Parts: sequence; C-alpha cells; structure tokens
Amino acid sequence: MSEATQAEGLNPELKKHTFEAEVAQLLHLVTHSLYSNADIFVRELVSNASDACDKLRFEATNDDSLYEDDGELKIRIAVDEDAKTITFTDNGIGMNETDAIENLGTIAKSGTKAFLDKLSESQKQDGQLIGQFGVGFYSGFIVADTISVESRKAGEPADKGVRWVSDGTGSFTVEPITKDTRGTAITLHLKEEYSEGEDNYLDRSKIKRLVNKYSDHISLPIQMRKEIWQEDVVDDENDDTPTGGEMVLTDEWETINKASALWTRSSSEIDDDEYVDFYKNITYDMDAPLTWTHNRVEGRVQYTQLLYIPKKAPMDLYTREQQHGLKLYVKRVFIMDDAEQLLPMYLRFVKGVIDSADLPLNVSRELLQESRDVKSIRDGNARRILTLLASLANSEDSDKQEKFAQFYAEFGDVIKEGLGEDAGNKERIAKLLRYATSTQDGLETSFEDYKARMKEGQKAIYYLTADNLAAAKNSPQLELFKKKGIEVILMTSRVDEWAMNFLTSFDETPLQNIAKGAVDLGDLQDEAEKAEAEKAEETLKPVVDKLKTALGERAKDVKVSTRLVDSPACLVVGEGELSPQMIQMLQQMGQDVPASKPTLEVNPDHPLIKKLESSEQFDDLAQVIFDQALLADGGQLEDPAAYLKRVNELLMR
Ligand SMILES: Nc1ncnc2c1ncn2[C@@H]1O[C@H](COP(=O)(O)OP(=O)(O)OP(=O)(O)O)[C@@H](O)[C@H]1O
Repeated sequence: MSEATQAEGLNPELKKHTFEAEVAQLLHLVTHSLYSNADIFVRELVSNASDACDKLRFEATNDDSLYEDDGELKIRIAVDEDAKTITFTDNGIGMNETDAIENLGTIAKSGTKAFLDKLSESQKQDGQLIGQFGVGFYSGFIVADTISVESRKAGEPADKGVRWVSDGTGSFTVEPITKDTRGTAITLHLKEEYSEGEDNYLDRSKIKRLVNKYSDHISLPIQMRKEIWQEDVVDDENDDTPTGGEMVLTDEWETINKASALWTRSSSEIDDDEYVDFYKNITYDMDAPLTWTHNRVEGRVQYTQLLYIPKKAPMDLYTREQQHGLKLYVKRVFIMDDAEQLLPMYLRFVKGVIDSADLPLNVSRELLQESRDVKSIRDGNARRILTLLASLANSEDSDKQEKFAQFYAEFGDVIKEGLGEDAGNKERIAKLLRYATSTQDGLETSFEDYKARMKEGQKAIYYLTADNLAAAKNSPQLELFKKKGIEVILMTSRVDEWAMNFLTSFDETPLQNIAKGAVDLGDLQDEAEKAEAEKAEETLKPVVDKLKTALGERAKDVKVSTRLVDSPACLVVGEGELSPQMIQMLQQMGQDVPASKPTLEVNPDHPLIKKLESSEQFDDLAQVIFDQALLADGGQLEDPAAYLKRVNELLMR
C-alpha cells in the first residue's frame, strides 16, 4: 500500500497516497484503451453498488442492527447538469478510511496483475483485450477527470465517514468526513467530451437506456429522479396557441429497472405465465415456448440456468450466420447476448439465460472460448437439455409425448448433428432419435423399440438411408429383408447418412446400413440359401465378367447378389464409403469429395439377368440395368438422354 503524506495547505486530516504501481498502470490503460467502450462505467458502478448491498444483506443476517432502520436497499443515480457530475449512491455495506485506501488504491485480484504483466505494448492499446479483466471501479476514469467517493461503513459512527478523491493519474487523497447515511456515493466529474454532444452522459435518458440494457436484472431498485412533461403555461388570455412544454425534474425518485431477475428466484415461486412472459421478452418469439428447465447448478462452477426450447424452428436454423447462444449474466449483470460458447452447435435452437458468479464481469467472447469454467457450463447445459428431452420422450403422459413429437418434427434433424459433434453424449442423443421403419410409417420408432422387436437370432439393427419414405420403401436393397420379415429402419433425412457415420452401435448392438458392404444376415440365413448363393455365383461368372467389361469405369465391381428378390440389380458401396447421394450432396455444398464408384449387384434369379447371357444387345442392356439401379437408389443419371435412347431401342425390338 502507498505511503500517506500530508497534503499541504489543506484540511490537516487530508492525506495523499500514491497508487500502487499496477493501479497506475491499469488506470493508464483504461483511459487510453477503453474510450470506445465508455458506456461500461454505468454497468460497473451499478454492479459494485449492488455487490455492496449484497454484502450488507449477508452481514446483516447475523447482525440486524447494521440496517440502521433503513432496510430498503437501493441504488440511485443522480445527474447534475450544472456541476457536470453524475453520482451513484447506494445504501450498502460502505467503506471506512482503511477500506477505501485498501479497495480503491490497489488491485485486489492477483489474476488481474498477472494479466497486466503479460500484455505486450500493442495489446495494451486493444480496448477489447483490456476490457476482458475487471477494470471495475476504475472504468469511471474513462469518462471522469475526477472521482470523489464518500462513504460510511454500516454499523460505524457518522463521523467515521471517508472522502476519497482522485484525478486518476498517480495519486488519491482521503479525509475523514461526517456522513449520516450508511453506504457509498461515487461522484464522477465528467470530462468535457463526455458532458456534451453525442457522448453526453448528463443526458438522463442515455443513462436510463444503459441501465435498462446492462442492469435491468439487478434485483435491487435502481432509481433516478422522476421527470414529468410540463405543458407550457400560457399567460396571454388572448392567445391560446400551445407553444410546447418541457421535461421538468421532480423531487420524486422512480425505479427505472424491473428490479427482479426472474432466474434468481426459486422455481417454486414462479408461475408458468411468468416463465412464458420472460421467454417472450428475451426472444421476441410471439409464441410460448414448448418447454423449459430452470436450475441452480452447484459444482466446479456455480451457475443458474434457465433454458427454453421454442415451439418452432427459426427460418435460419441451418444458415451459418444464425445468431445463437444464451444470454450471459455475471452476478445478475448483463454481459452479452448470444454467448454461443454456452451451448454446443447442435443445441443452437435453445434460448435462455446463464448467470454465474464465477466468471469475471468483463469476460469477452475470446475468453469464453478458452475458459474451462465455460466448458463445464456448456457440458452442463447440454446434459440438462438432453435429460429434459428424454423425460418428454419417455413420459407416460400423452401431453408430454405430444410435446416430444412436436419437438422432434422441428428439431429432430438438428440434434442428429450431435452424434458427430458431441461424442460424450452420443448414447443420450441416440436414445432420442425416432424413425419410420419398413413396417411402421410414422416417425416414432426408437432404436430401443426396434431392438425390442428384433427377430430371434438377429444380430444387428438394420437401416437404410434414402431421399424420402417412398424411395426407401421401394428400394431394391429392402427386398430380401421384406421377404424374410426383418424390420429395417428407414432414414430419410439429409443428415442421416452423415450422422450415422458416428454411430456404429446402439446399446452394444451393431448398426448396419443395408446398402453398404455385404449383407450379413448371420443366423437369419440358412445353409441351403448360402449353398444356393455360392452356386449362382459360379454359374453366372461369365455374365458377371462380361458386365464388368461393358460397364468399364462406371462400376467398381460386379457381383452376384444375395439381397435381391424382385429387382434385377442394385448398387452397393463398401462399408465406410460414401453413398453416391452423399457424394453428390457434399459436392453441391462445395466440398471436395473424391469420386468413389459403386459395385453393381445382380439378381441371379431375375429374368432380365438370365436373358443377358444370350442377348445381342448385351452392352446396351448392361448400361440400362446399371442406370436403373442408380435411379432406384435415388441417384441422378449423368446422361438421361442416352439412357432414354437405349431404353426406347430395346422397347422397339
Ligand atoms: N459502492 C461500493 N460500496 C462499497 N465498496 C465498494 C463500492 N465500489 C467499490 N467498492 C470496493 O472497491 C473494490 C474494488 O472495486 P472494483 O470494481 O475495482 O473491483 P471488484 O468489484 O472487486 O471487481 P469486479 O468489478 O471486477 O467485479 C471492491 O471490491 C469493493 O470492496
């Protein structure tokens, strides 16, 4: 702490102190780098005043007399245009001389000191960066050339008050004063440039706006003197033309914030209407939310989460520029909107508020990205939302089931992205997924339901991806499964194939895409069938070889199929390879995907394949069979005109 010296020629009790070296450095940075963020002083001083009230409330739990018959904690902001000052007054815990010297002359937090030391010269010019750590009280010096603090500590006599004054350069003075009221009044003597023109902080409406923007949810009343509209009084009896009135300041104080942070209240005291109103307030959604969850989370980081799931997906859910994330508060002080670090991408539709006392007040987006505390909040939020969804999905209550169905119709595809993004929650996400199947049309079969219906001896969950339900149901790949009465999950959304790359099993049962790799029905295939397949492979070998030559570069290979019943042929890609549709989709999205060729599988029992062997138009027929297999798979022909020409020629024979 600084050495006190007697200031010459002034109050004999006035003592001059020099700032701790780091404070002087910080003050220099604050005034030189933060001028473009000048507004923050309002937030910082209101937040300090609110903290001081919180501290008093806490101390008073053991000693009621600290309230000194003034238990109504509040913050007042007064503007004096003549003196060019703005004063923040609170009736919180207050400070005595020792406190003032200690708290306003040093930097208490070791982290801030370390941060300061690490900054390079150019970084010190960077307002964003400087704003990251708690500039707190010192932010007042961005706009003020002198700050005077008058304070008296709760429970101490009136003559133990203190006046602390500084111009924010190298030193400050303290002197004893008599102050009847408990608490602190901080007066900023505004610099010329902040008391006129665009940046005029003497403008009451500007201060009100800033309080509403940053501190609306401070749970104490923040008051300003009430202004009323005074009509111009017309004296001239002969002339009653209105000449316009003016705003007049009254002696009455009015509360300018809502003074209640919904999320800080216990959920048992909040009714549904309040939750819905608050949601509408923060989202501008006209509709009520589908559901919400409100919790105090204790653990490594303590925070309150109030998370909402909207009823409808926004138009821009899939555009990259979509604003998402939660509102972040630190100790009820608004920090930022759309804090995207607080939620994983696949939960970008969730709205709400996070309030943590463990994050620094001046936390920036960059800092959020690196913070372990933020990661732990993000993980907590993801788990909480997935649990909420699971409780809807598994509920016996038809209302909740209906809500889940509504949710799934709007956001089902987005949460599938989580399979790739959030490996830790893959199982939880997989449990929420619902599909149509070859035996059930509605989007309602879960992997769990499917497993419960699996045939005896079935070792895998079979699924098929296609562009739409009709294409999936008519897919040649499905024929053998239909014949054997094996249910297959039909996935028809664009993200399915991509998402399923990340999910290879569910609850220890492997998941198998029936259009990829060899069909392995395991115990569901009997010995006789296997023997027959081997025989067919042998007899058809000359045709298969000839097909390979005819198709050339188009097919990777040609094989005798065991999965076809009614169709002559189908296309198959290798295990782990991308389907032709997926390749096409990625290419449309501008991604550089290496082309990979499918294998043509032919049905040895189909008349068309049988006819091939002796056909004079072998080559044309081979191309047509390949093209049709591609069409049946939902693919697009490279040369539709050539295909039609071939088909027409064959028809005319
Ligand atoms: N209105 C006030 N009443 C009582 N004490 C105050 C008041 N304003 C500031 N102080 C004291 O001064 C200290 C320094 O304030 P400052 O805003 O610089 O840091 P902080 O509030 O501790 O940190 P941060 O602002 O980053 O949360 C506070 O910790 C508090 O002890």
